[in-house]
Amino acid sequence: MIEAHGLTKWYGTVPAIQDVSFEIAKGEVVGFLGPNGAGKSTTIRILTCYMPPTAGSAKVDGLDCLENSLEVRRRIGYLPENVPLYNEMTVRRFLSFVAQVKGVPWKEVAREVDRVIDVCGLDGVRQRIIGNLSKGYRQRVGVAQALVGNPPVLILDEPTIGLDPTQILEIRKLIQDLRQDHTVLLSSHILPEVAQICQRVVIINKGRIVATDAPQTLTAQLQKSAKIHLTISGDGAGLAESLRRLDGVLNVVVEGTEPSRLIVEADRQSDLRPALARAAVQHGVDLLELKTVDLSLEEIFMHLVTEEPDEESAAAEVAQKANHREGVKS
Ligand SMILES: Nc1ncnc2c1ncn2[C@@H]1O[C@H](COP(=O)(O)OP(=O)(O)OP(=O)(O)O)[C@@H](O)[C@H]1O
Repeated sequence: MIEAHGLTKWYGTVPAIQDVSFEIAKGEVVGFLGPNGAGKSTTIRILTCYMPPTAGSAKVDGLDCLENSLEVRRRIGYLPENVPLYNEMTVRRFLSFVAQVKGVPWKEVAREVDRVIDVCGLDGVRQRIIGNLSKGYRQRVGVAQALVGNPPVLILDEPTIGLDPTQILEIRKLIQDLRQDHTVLLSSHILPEVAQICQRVVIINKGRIVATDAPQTLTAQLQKSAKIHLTISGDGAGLAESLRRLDGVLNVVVEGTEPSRLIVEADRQSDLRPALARAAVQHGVDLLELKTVDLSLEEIFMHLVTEEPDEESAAAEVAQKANHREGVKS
């Protein structure tokens, strides 16, 4: 439904994104994740036809963003980071206005406005002036304007930024409900949010895609060893000694004494949990808990965005910048 192929954008001599490629299938909810300045907004601006790429191409529903810009825009509901609302209008008036601008047939405007008001839980504030609404409700109005016309694709740029915790939960719930009928690309730098809402993440750092996968798959790829936590009553030093002698155990760290937690690092080839449980029983300790601990999305993210580039790619980047400068001069 969304295809980005080799997207590159230079702002003067600044390479905002380079060779960005990813695809999003119909009905997927994908998180677009990256630290500040990584290139999320730039990519989104290209996908929403706000500006052209310097190189590469983007398609939405099979339509090229440059050649069929109007048709592409009809298929996208866009919630920008700073939602453009008319503060002096009522919610209902504003959404009717958006429906007209989006070309909803005149006779269907009222029904369409009622539909999005209902989906976004705006019924109680439909006659309120937008400027007097709380930030959470203003954000809902932002989502509602994106939904007007029922576009198949929703692109939401930092939809929960600046909201309080209750409002964040409400907007997340709203997005989760929308995924039944829409393909959603959600940009965020809030990791738990992406982990909760999205089936897949595209991670961008310094203008380049560094990973595209389900959070669980990324964990498996990046986690070279398995981590297993055992909680036992009493001191864990003796048991730790026994565990260290087991085949496949790479390291054991003991935390606390009563109860103790043993953090076992093991190779990923085999599931060591049964052997660890048996060892605990043979050692005569009470095993209170035994669980495998995966990397959190936050750990994956930090791993990906803090990795030093290898010398070859760093050199290639310097050369590319130099070439571009030459190109700008000539
Ligand atoms: N109009 C512009 N002129 C020059 N440089 C720009 C412009 N817009 C963005 N940049 C630069 O391009 C890079 C990518 O910016 P972009 O806004 O796409 O990142 P982002 O991931 O959306 O960041 P944030 O989360 O902070 O909004 C940054 O280095 C930024 O400073």
